[in-house]
Amino acid sequence: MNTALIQPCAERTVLCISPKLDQDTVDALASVGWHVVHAKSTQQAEKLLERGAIKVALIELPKECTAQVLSKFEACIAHSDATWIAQVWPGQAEDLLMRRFILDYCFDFVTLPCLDERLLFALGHAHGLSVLRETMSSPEPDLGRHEMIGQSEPMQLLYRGIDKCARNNAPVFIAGESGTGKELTARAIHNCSSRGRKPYVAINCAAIPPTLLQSELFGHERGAFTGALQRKIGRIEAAAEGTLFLDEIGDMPHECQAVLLRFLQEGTIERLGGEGTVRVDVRVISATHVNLEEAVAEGRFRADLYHRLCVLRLAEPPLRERGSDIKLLAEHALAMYKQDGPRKFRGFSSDAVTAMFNYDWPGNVRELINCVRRAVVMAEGRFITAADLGLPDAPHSTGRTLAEVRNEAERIAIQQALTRHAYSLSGAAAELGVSRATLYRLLNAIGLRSEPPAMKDLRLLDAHVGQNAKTSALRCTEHLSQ
Ligand SMILES: Nc1ncnc2c1ncn2[C@@H]1O[C@H](COP(=O)(O)OP(=O)(O)OP(=O)(O)O)[C@@H](O)[C@H]1O
Repeated sequence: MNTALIQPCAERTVLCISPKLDQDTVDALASVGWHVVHAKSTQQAEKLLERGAIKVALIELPKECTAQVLSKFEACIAHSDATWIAQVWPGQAEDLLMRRFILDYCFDFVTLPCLDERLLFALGHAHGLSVLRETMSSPEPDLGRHEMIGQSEPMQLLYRGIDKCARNNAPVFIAGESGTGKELTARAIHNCSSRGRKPYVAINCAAIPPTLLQSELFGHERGAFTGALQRKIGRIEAAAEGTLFLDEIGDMPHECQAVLLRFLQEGTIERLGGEGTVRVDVRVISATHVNLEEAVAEGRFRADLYHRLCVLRLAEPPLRERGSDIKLLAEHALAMYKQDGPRKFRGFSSDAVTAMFNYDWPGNVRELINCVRRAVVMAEGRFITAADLGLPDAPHSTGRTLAEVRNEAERIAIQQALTRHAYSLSGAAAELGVSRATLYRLLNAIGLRSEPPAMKDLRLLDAHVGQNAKTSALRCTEHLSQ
């Protein structure tokens, strides 16, 4: 069949990869509305698939199908968005390599010769699935803002904070655990501010040796120190009219803190070995993952510098508090790195999603992205599993039935009423709005004692009903047994 004569159309086109296509198959498929496009080789198939209109493809596995042939098919499938159906010869599906290929790359398989309802059903189903997948994967308009992914409430709060900070010129301090996106936030503030077209200069105060940090920030004149062969402009001057992002400010050495404070107060710098001062207009954004208030309290960070830097303050939410953003970010990471993997991934298995939601993510977004990136390389199936991500199994559900919750609430209410009434059955029953007999029956049913606990039990009791229980029990004068 001449592929050039049959143009793929957007609707119900099936690509058949086989050495030879019989006319009966073409006619039968055409009679139920399928356009058939034929490719004799994977190269021809790839060209047809590039046009993008083909949603379903039928691949005939040769009778003598080697691992090399299969890997050519795999490469072809991995670069297409079509849904694939394999046509196998009797007995072929028993072969381990074939089985793996079918399971990993195909939606379904049919055994040759096959021109019956089974094939039509599989094709129809595959087409429906492709359409469904297309609508699901169409780009979502608002996965986040400011080039950040996240729709959760804490992220919305952050976006609003970025907008407000961008409209102002005061120094901003960004607090947050490592890997939460502080650098992205700093960039977003700069980009949205009136300084957006001016330089944005970032410096990681923890990554530069303390002895060099000052000259790195303020620059130096020629001959300022041994090795200073020529004048060097510092990062502050480099950021003139723009924004300077001081990352890991909590690790800035004390002597450098003093010079930075002077710059923030006066708006001027002095290059090392220089004679005069230079006025520089720079907006400062700083961030750190350490607790800066604690550092101030412990004398590791100057309080006056802290107040200069923290005029405006944003808090980066930890990933574990971002709810379903975890899945959005994982999908974003998969989209970024899926080309690195040997196969075309369909997404995350449900156990992977559960494990992601149950994990604490101490390294936050950075850890999540790295985790997905590693899984893309190591995964062996078409879905990334919790094991591929290297995440611990989700803990078994600790959910309780409604009856259990109700019983527990009842037990606590009765225990508290008893202690409030110094173990007077009449008093507790009156407070709870039940008869004395009913309360007695309830006590038996839930296994509560009808007398004050012994001293040794008081500590246990505290855990349930608080300190009141202890004092009331000690004051007890009227026993239930009376
Ligand atoms: N909301 C987000 N959407 C997409 N990518 C994100 C998001 N938050 C963070 N990232 C990515 O996570 C990684 C870490 O982000 P970033 O360097 O901004 O974190 P950080 O808080 O500054 O970390 P550190 O405290 O270690 O310097 C980067 O690759 C960044 O692109």
